Amino acid sequence: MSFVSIDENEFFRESTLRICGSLDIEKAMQRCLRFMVRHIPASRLCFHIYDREIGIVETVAMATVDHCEAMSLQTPLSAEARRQVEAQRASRIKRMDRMGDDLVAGPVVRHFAAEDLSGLLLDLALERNFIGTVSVFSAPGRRFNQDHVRLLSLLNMPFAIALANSLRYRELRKLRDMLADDNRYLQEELRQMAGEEVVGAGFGLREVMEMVRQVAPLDSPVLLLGETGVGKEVVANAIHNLSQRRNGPFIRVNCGAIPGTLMDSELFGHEKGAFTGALTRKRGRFERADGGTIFLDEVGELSLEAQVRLLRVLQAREIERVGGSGPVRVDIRIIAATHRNLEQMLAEGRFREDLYFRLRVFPIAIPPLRQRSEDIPALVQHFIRKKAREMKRSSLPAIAPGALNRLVRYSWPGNARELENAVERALIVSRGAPLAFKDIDPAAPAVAGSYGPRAAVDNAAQGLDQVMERHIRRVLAECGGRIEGPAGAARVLRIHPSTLRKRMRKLGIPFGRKADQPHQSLS
Ligand SMILES: Nc1ncnc2c1ncn2[C@@H]1O[C@H](COP(=O)(O)OP(=O)(O)OP(=O)(O)O)[C@@H](O)[C@H]1O
Repeated sequence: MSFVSIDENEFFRESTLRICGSLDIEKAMQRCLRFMVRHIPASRLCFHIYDREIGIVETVAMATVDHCEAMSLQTPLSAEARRQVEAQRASRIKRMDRMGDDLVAGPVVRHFAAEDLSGLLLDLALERNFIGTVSVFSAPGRRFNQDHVRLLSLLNMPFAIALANSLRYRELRKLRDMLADDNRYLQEELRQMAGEEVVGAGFGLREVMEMVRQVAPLDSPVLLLGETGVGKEVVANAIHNLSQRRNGPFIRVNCGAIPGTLMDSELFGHEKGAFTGALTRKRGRFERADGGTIFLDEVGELSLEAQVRLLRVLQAREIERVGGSGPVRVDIRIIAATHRNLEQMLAEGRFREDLYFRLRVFPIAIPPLRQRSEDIPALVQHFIRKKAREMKRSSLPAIAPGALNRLVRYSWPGNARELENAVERALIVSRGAPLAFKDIDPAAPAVAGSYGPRAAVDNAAQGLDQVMERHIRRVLAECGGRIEGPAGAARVLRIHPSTLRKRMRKLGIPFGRKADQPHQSLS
C-alpha cells in the first residue's frame, strides 16, 4: 500500500479536526484513524489511562478502521513498569519496533495479540498532569520510522485537550447515571416509608379510591380535603403511584411549616449570591418535582403573597428562581391538601378565589376515621406491623381481649395518625405482652383521650386553632352537641354561648342542624 505524503500543517489540521469531532473517545479516534491510514501504516488506536492507586493500566477506548468501542480492559503492571509510568510527567512519544518487548506496552497489547507489531506510544500531559496514553499499532509487517514519529508528535497537544475533555464528559455521564440510580433507589425507599398501601381501600375508603383511580392517569390538579391525620398524604401518594409520573419524584411541601421569609427560596430556589447566605445555586421544590408530582400539604396556611406566586406557577407552568434571570419551565402535577374550610377562608378574604378554583378541579373528601370504623382493625394490624418493623421487634404482639372493641368505639379526633401513635405507645408499654390500649377509653371525657406528653408535642406542632378546634369538638361530643344550658359545651368551656358559636363558625365547626349531618357527627 502506498501512502500519500502530506504537509505537516495539513496533517495537524485534519487530525485535530477529527479528534475533536466527538465527545465519545472511541468515535473521535476512529475518525482520526481513518484519516491517518492514508499517510502512515497504522491499523489501530487505543487510549489508556493509568490508575496510580492500584497500578493498573485501563484501556478505555479502541478503534480500528471498521470498528470502535468503549471498553474497560484492565492490565496490572509490574513494579518496574509502574515506576516508569509514574515518573512520566511530560508529553513525549516513543517508538517500538516490537511492542511485545516493551515493559509497559507489552502486557497491554497482549490482549490484542499485537506483540509483533511496531507501535508508537503518545504520552499525553496537560499542565504537568499525566492524562493517559494513546497507542498507535502498525499495520502487520510494517514498522514505524522517524517520519511517523515526527508526524504523530505534532498531535500531542490536540490529543491531550480532546481526550481530557472526553474523559471529563465520561466522568460526568457516570456521575449523572449514579445520581439517577440513587434517585430511583431513594424514591423507592420513600415510597416504602410512606407506606404505599392504602388500608381501607376496599372498605371505608372505597369511594375515595374510586375517585383516585379516575383522576390518577390525568394531569389535573387534585384537592384533598379532610381532617388532620386522616390520610391525605397517603392518598396523594396513591394518586402519584397510579399515575404516569410514578417513576418521577413525589415532593411534599408542608406549606404551614415554611417561614414566610424562606418560602420563595424553598419553593422556587435561588441563584448563587441571590441574597446573603445563598452560597450555592439551589433548586426549589417545584424544580425538584419536575417530571413528577408536588404535594402541597396544608395549602390553607399559605400567606396571600405566596398564594399569588403559586397561582402564577399553576397558570404559566414556569417558576423564577430568586435572583434568577429568566423563567424555568416545570412539568409537574399538583396535589393540594387542607384540613381547613377553604370556602369559609374565601369568604373571609384569607384565600384567593382564583387559586381556589384552580386547585379545586377535582376535590376528594376523605372521611374521618370515626365514620369508617370498619377500617380500624385493619389499620391497627397495619400500624402494629409498621411500628414493630421500625422498632426492630422480631415478633408481632397479639391484641388483648376487648381492646379492639374499645378502639372501634373511640372517636379518634386525631384520626389515623392518633391511632398510629396509640399503637406505638401500646407497643412500648406492652413489652411483648398483648396490646391492651389502656389509655384509649371511649367512655372517658373526650379531652382525656390522647393527652399526655406525646399529644402535647403533637398539639404544639398543630397550632392553636387546631388544638382549639379539637378541644371544642371533644367537649361538644361529650355534651351531645348541646351548646347552651347547664350541660352545654359553653358551660364546660366556661365561655358565653354566643362566643362559642362565633368561635365555632371561625373554626369551621358546624352547629345547629348542620351538626347533625353524618360527616360532622362526633359520637
Ligand atoms: N388508609 C391508610 N392506610 C395506611 N396508613 C394510613 C392510612 N391513613 C393514614 N395512614 C397513616 O397515618 C399517618 C397520618 O396520615 P397522613 O400523614 O397521610 O395524614 P394527613 O391527612 O396528611 O395529615 P395532616 O393533615 O396532618 O398532614 C401516616 O403515618 C400514614 O401513613
